[in-house]
Amino acid sequence: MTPKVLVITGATGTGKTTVQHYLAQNYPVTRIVTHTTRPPRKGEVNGRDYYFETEASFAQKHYLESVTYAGYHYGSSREGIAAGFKRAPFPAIVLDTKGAITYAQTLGDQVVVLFLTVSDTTQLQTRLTHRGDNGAMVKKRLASPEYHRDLTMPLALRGRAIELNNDHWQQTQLKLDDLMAQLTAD
Ligand SMILES: Nc1ncnc2c1ncn2[C@@H]1O[C@H](COP(=O)(O)OP(=O)(O)OP(=O)(O)O)[C@@H](O)[C@H]1O
Ligand SMILES: Nc1nc2c(ncn2[C@@H]2O[C@H](COP(=O)(O)O)[C@@H](O)[C@H]2O)c(=O)[nH]1
Repeated sequence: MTPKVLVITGATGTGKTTVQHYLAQNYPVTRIVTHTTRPPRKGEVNGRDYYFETEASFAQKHYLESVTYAGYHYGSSREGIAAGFKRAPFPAIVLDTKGAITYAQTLGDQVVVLFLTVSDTTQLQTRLTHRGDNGAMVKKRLASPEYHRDLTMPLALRGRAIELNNDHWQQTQLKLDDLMAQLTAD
């Protein structure tokens, strides 16, 4: 078994966090928690879902990469990845596509990138609303350039990322099971 960082990327609502949780519950996968200045959603817990930061505390950290997404800052650290590798052979991190490109370029073949899609993008708004997101936040997010950018696999990830359609959760689980069978056999 060759340890790898699992980078899960794609547009908002495609199911990145759902995939990360499924993998962590069923495989030797550990979740990497990243940092953000976004306010917590209902039910989100500091240190479990994110390290929730102020603008000032965010700026004090050292990041492998950091981005602005729909008006908030997000960042991940080398220390987080190193700590993840100590816990399990497959640390999994959820990133926007800009972060995913940085990981693929910086960590090379230590990284497996999953790019999630849905066939009908109107479903994304429905999913965010069902998740309980604040209506104004959903509107702002769907109007953001980052949302539109992340709907399509970036050129830099083509031929590099594994595209995974997540229209149907049962089918997605089977595809993830196949992927993990391959990764744990390597
Ligand atoms: N295949 C699916 N069918 C229907 N709903 C799904 C499916 N996969 C995930 N969901 C639901 O869609 C919502 C968004 O999923 P999730 O939070 O995993 O997305 P995400 O890509 O991490 O979003 P974001 O980038 O906004 O954080 C959740 O309520 C989740 O339960
Ligand atoms: N490049 C990075 N992207 C990150 C990081 N942590 C989360 N994300 C991505 O941001 C958007 C918005 O996340 P949300 O939780 O507010 O819905 C989403 O695409 C995440 O994948 C990070 O450290 N770096």
